[in-house]
Amino acid sequence: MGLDYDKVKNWPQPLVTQEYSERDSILYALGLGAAMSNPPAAEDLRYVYEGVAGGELVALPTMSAVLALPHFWMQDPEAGIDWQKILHGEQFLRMHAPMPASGRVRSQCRIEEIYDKGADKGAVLIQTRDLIDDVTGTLIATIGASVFMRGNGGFGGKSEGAPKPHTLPADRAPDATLDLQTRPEMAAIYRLSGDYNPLHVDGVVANNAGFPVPILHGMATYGVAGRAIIKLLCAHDASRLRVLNCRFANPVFPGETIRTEVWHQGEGIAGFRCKVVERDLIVLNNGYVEFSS
Ligand SMILES: CCCCCCC[C@@H](O)CC(=O)SCCNC(=O)CCNC(=O)[C@H](O)C(C)(C)COP(=O)(O)OP(=O)(O)OC[C@H]1O[C@@H](n2cnc3c(N)ncnc32)[C@H](O)[C@@H]1OP(=O)(O)O
Repeated sequence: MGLDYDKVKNWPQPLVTQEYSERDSILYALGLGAAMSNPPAAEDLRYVYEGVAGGELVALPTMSAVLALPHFWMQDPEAGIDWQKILHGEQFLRMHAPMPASGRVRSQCRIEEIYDKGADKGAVLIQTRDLIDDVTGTLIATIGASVFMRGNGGFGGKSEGAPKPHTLPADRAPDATLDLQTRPEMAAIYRLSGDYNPLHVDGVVANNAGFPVPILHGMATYGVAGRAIIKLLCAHDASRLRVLNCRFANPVFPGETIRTEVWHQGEGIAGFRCKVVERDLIVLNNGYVEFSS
């Protein structure tokens, strides 16, 4: 299917405002497998328990990427997007301020560009948005994503110019690794944070999309990676995470173990990737992290 570049590039994007509570922040963390032991590990308790001793509930920074999202406009037949074939290609996040555990936020998407990777590959749409605290006006995060539209390549657009994937060291083993288990019901919990795509819960829809069972949301895998990075590089302090970018390489099935591997690449800079241990398969690649000390 071709693509009407001007129509999609200029698709009207609404200003979205969302109120959220501590309960939403806890649900988001549970959807990423925080608190999978009884009692929850001390460093995870702050994400799931509002009464945590000596502190207050902390929202995971990656939650900024799921708040104040517009309605899934790519499903609109007028857009001419073969939406059943789209995949989340990349995620970019820059935190400007700690994520409040409750509040009201606003955001408006910008379609930055659409690249044509050819009729046999697809089109890559890059979008960006700022997440702003609607009460104080504070800029919390800048969030970007690339959407890989497998059915819309060959529309005659430019191929070059998309952000280059970060290069990981090929000549040395990772400096640190961490395995985090996911649970079979994790996608069913994660979807309550706002992505209701049936692909992640309905076996028939998953079969029709070519998968044996429902897959984990790409953004849930990303959130698990974020948890691992905060443990490995930020001494469990979520407010130290500044940037978390990566490419989605393969889907994860709920229940699998996600191994995050990190390489130090400078002061406050690291590269990372994630593998599914059971299938020895890279699921997130070209990861790039900035963190403060
Ligand atoms: C916020 C809005 C989100 C909206 C999404 C909503 C849907 C969600 O609900 C559903 C999901 O969550 S899907 C789950 C998460 N995503 C995935 O699992 C995708 C996994 N990746 C793939 O399948 C392939 O990498 C694939 C198919 C992406 C690419 O593989 P190939 O076709 O083999 O591509 P390749 O030949 O390697 O490269 C062709 C050109 O594309 C660029 N590229 C490759 N992988 C990319 C990726 N992941 N993201 C962006 N660009 C990518 C390459 O650089 C190459 O370009 P160039 O020729 O210029 O170098």
